[in-house]
Amino acid sequence: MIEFRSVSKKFADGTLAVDDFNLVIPSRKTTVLVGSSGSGKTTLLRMINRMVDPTSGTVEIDGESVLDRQPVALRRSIGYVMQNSGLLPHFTVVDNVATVPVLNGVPRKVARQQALELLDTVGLNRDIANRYPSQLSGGQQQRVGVARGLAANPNILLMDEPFGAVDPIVRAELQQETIRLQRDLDKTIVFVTHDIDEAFLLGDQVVILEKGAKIAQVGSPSEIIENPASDFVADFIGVDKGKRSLSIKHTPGGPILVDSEGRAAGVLVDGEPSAAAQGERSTVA
Ligand SMILES: Nc1ncnc2c1ncn2[C@@H]1O[C@H](COP(=O)(O)OP(=O)(O)OP(=O)(O)O)[C@@H](O)[C@H]1O
Repeated sequence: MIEFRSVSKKFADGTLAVDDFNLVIPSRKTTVLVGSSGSGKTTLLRMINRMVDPTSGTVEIDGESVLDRQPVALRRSIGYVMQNSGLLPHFTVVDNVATVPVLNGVPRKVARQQALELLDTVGLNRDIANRYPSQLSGGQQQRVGVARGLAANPNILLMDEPFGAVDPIVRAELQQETIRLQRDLDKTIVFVTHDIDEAFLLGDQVVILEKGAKIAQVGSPSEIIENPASDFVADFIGVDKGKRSLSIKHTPGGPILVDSEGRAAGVLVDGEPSAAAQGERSTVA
């Protein structure tokens, strides 16, 4: 469990990025911090691994303040995946993934073998192991970034807009991969995005932030969609624009769900499916 207790961060130029922030992040779940640019998401994430220290308040991991931990050792024990992958350009893929374990004292040969296994874990072919990052697609680079984040087998994985720079199709693949990884590896994931759809897709717990990291609402996706806490939240998640309203359209093939634009969103499972639809039930996409 990660806990923020009355955490504030004022930068040297006077910017109050985080103002008295309190949050419990449960273990082995995905918590998504979502908010517009400048709301303080990255600052919050970086306070977990001491890339940024708070001006006041504490961040605790399993009851121990991170301020009592040595920053470099702490950073190496927590996975970190950032936008544009953050790979070292002059290192091959396998060496990029093996870097942190080697720094932690794992023999290079062992670390490289584990790195190859991690390429399998994130759905990459081992053929790319000896390529340099510039020889990979954006999606492959991000997968290598995830493999690198997992390399020290951390309990906690911090992901800062990791899929912000890839095209929508690759992004959707990487999102599904993240859901699979979380299911298989059981990590505590803290994920930053400005995309509410990504937040609802990935988050067990979603934290909607306003400027100064003020919490507008925290809850599961369904709690937030069913009961937005304020006009700000309703606007942010698109309720007021009808973006999330689905309705039933009766067709000769049976009832289907359509979105506010009239696009098919899926088949209603517990509705009143016709004989034609009964053979081919599916959930809403
Ligand atoms: N090192 C710094 N010095 C001064 N101000 C900073 C520093 N880092 C961040 N800030 C400011 O703190 C506020 C929060 O920044 P932060 O990067 O945490 O927001 P964010 O929600 O992650 O934004 P984005 O989505 O654009 O990355 C912003 O106003 C930003 O300009």
